[in-house]
Amino acid sequence: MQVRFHKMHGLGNDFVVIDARVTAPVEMTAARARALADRKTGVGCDQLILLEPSAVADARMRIFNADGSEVEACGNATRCVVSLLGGSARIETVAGLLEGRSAGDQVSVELGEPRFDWDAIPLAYAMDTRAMPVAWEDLEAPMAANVGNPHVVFFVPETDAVALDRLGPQIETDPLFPARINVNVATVDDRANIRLRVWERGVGLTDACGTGACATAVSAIRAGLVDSPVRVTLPGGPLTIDWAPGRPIIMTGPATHVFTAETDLSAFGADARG
Ligand SMILES: N[C@H](CCC[C@H](N)C(=O)O)C(=O)O
Repeated sequence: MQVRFHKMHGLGNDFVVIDARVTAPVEMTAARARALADRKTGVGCDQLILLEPSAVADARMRIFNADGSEVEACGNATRCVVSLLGGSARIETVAGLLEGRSAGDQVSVELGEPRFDWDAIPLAYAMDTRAMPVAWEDLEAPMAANVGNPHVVFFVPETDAVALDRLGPQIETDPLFPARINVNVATVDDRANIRLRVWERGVGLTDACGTGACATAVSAIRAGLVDSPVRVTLPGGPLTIDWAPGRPIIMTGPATHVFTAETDLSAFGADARG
């Protein structure tokens, strides 16, 4: 089955976007998503994004990590889809209805309200998500937030000094996190600036993570470490996050379209029908 796809990215966090709203339904399995995301034998991306018709929004957005896991939210991809849909769109996701609009070369997306209760992250047992009594080597006392997807956030003196390639996978798959977890390691430079590196659930180290920037910013605001809006600078560049308790998160940043191409989907993983 020939399908058209768009290669896009948000600060280097890259996506293959298949718009199946006007084509025949596209069967997406974990195996097919993994095959498409593979940077050696597939098209190559951090997440595979599938757009489907929606009864309540301009599109329903499904998100598949490079390991094939389907997940609830993806901030950078949401900005890319808003841009792809003409710069103003309502998008239905597992995590809820998201609104986005472009302004110049930036796209702002409203991501709903964060949740902080241990069982909303989720964690395997009750604990205070403002200073969790856990540690992995010298990464200790993290915070946690669910911004549609689950995040743990470590604030450290120097994020670039952390062996995140080694500690990320250990934390991601720790039994404390029944749904696994995105791992954020952040340094607060001043009340308006945070630097952040992310080990993403189901992907690994990425150039940027929109939901990671949101989870980190709301955790820092909640702890009184920064003001709002705050600039979160990732290896791929900066995002601006605006939030206050009782309000939805607003994330603003770029969305880049690289190219559009076609591929034969039957070359990637078997249909669920085998
Ligand atoms: N790896 C994340 C999904 C993508 C998040 C990131 N790409 C973003 O921009 O939010 C998860 O499993 O929840």
